[in-house]
Amino acid sequence: MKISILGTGYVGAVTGACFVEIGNDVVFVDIDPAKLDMIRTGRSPIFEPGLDELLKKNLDRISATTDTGEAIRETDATFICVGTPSNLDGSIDLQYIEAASQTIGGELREKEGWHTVVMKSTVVSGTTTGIVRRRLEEASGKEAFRDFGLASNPEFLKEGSALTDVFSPDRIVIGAEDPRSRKVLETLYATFDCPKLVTAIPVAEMIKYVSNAFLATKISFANEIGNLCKTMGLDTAEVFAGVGLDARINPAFFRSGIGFGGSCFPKDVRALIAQALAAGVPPKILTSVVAVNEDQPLRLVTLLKKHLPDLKGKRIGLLGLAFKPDTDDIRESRAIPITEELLKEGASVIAYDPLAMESFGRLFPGISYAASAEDLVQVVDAVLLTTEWKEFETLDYTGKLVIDGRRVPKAAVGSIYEGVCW
Ligand SMILES: NC(=O)c1ccc[n+]([C@@H]2O[C@H](COP(=O)([O-])OP(=O)(O)OC[C@H]3O[C@@H](n4cnc5c(N)ncnc54)[C@H](O)[C@@H]3O)[C@@H](O)[C@H]2O)c1
Ligand SMILES: O=c1ccn([C@@H]2O[C@H](COP(=O)(O)OP(=O)(O)O[C@H]3O[C@H](CO)[C@@H](O)[C@H](O)[C@H]3O)[C@@H](O)[C@H]2O)c(=O)[nH]1
Repeated sequence: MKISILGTGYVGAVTGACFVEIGNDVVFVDIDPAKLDMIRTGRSPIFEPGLDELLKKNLDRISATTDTGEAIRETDATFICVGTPSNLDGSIDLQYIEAASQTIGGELREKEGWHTVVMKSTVVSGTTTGIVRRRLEEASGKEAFRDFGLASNPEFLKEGSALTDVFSPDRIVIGAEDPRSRKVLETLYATFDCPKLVTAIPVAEMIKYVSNAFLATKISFANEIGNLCKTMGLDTAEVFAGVGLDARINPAFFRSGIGFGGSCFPKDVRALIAQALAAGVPPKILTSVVAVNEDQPLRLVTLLKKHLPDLKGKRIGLLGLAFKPDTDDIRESRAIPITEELLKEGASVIAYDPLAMESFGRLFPGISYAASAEDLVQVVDAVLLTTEWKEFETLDYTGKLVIDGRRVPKAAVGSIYEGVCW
């Protein structure tokens, strides 16, 4: 199959590379020519383990262009993978989705023959059959499901393990309402050995939000219980190991700490809350999930102040800036509110991350950045562990005050050590 990918960011780059690997031809499209230049030379525009190798290996079946028209003409299906950030009130900002739909629609006007448009971006339920369908039909003068295909195929990959997640998914969700679009997606995923759920398009969209909201809820729940366990001197991880053995519960996503960051959970939970509020169903659980998540990183600073009551002029080291290990992504990283709080307290912040210092430096140009984790540990008065990078497990923390937000137990050896909720 010939596939175009509109939006060559985290999801677009990974999805496109995986579609090529399973035998398709892929045209990557983006409004940012720099990302496409990288793709053309087999380099990923984002850091994701294994992605460069996959792109290089299949370069003969990859092309890249800023011209959406060319991409639509040359392919059978277009996957929309543009960003869906938050508006100030937390609701979903559909500006990129609308612009992309408008452009695709304009190009469909000229195209003869069937073309399927697939929504891979995370959009609130009703978006694809609502505003996206309207924009496509207005701009093309054609009718969805009759003259062109329209479907939803939400993505469940995690950054840092994206390739494994895409090649070995727990399930594939296909939101399809016309037989031809359904056939396109079923053919594309024919070789995948996992449950494939075919639903109405708004159901597929909702499955994505509810999955993320539930996982975020597990984390905030673990953090709330973790905060209590800490006051009782109990090891939270041990408690959740026992809880997770119940097959109805399962052990995943119970790691307590400084909360969830990243480009998805925070914005998707906010968007679902906004949708629920707009529908007149105020969501009490989800509102608490966000509230717990906002408090959790600040608990790290509170704990630090238990040992160092006055942070003015103190050199505080931040180990980990990415929102999780194995990514360079700092979107909604918990290191951001922690840095802001430390600066408010007058601390002198020194940070280190193996991959994310450049982007963090654009956000916080005024703090210092260490050349290595070892250098940082040597010069600071206290270390805050904010991302559980593997290399932080083997550092020598002897004699240091260490406040751990991500449970790096080896940091407890030879130091004054406190875990945020253990
Ligand atoms: N990052 C993840 O782990 C992940 C996982 C699953 C789902 N999602 C969802 O996938 C979507 C994309 O997320 P992302 O993290 O890849 O975003 P991103 O910001 O990394 O990438 C989006 C890309 O789209 C490009 N773009 C914007 N408008 C365009 C247009 N009109 N035409 C062509 N390109 C355009 C941007 O330049 C950018 O390169 C979001 O809805 C997100 O919620 C993300
Ligand atoms: O037990 C846990 C698990 C995760 N986290 C934090 O939660 C955030 C998100 O982690 P993770 O889910 O591993 O990464 P993402 O790449 O954000 O992936 C989530 O968001 C994607 C975008 O929607 C979805 O596709 C994935 O299924 C979903 O896991 C990170 O800050 C983690 O540190 C915890 O605090 N405790």
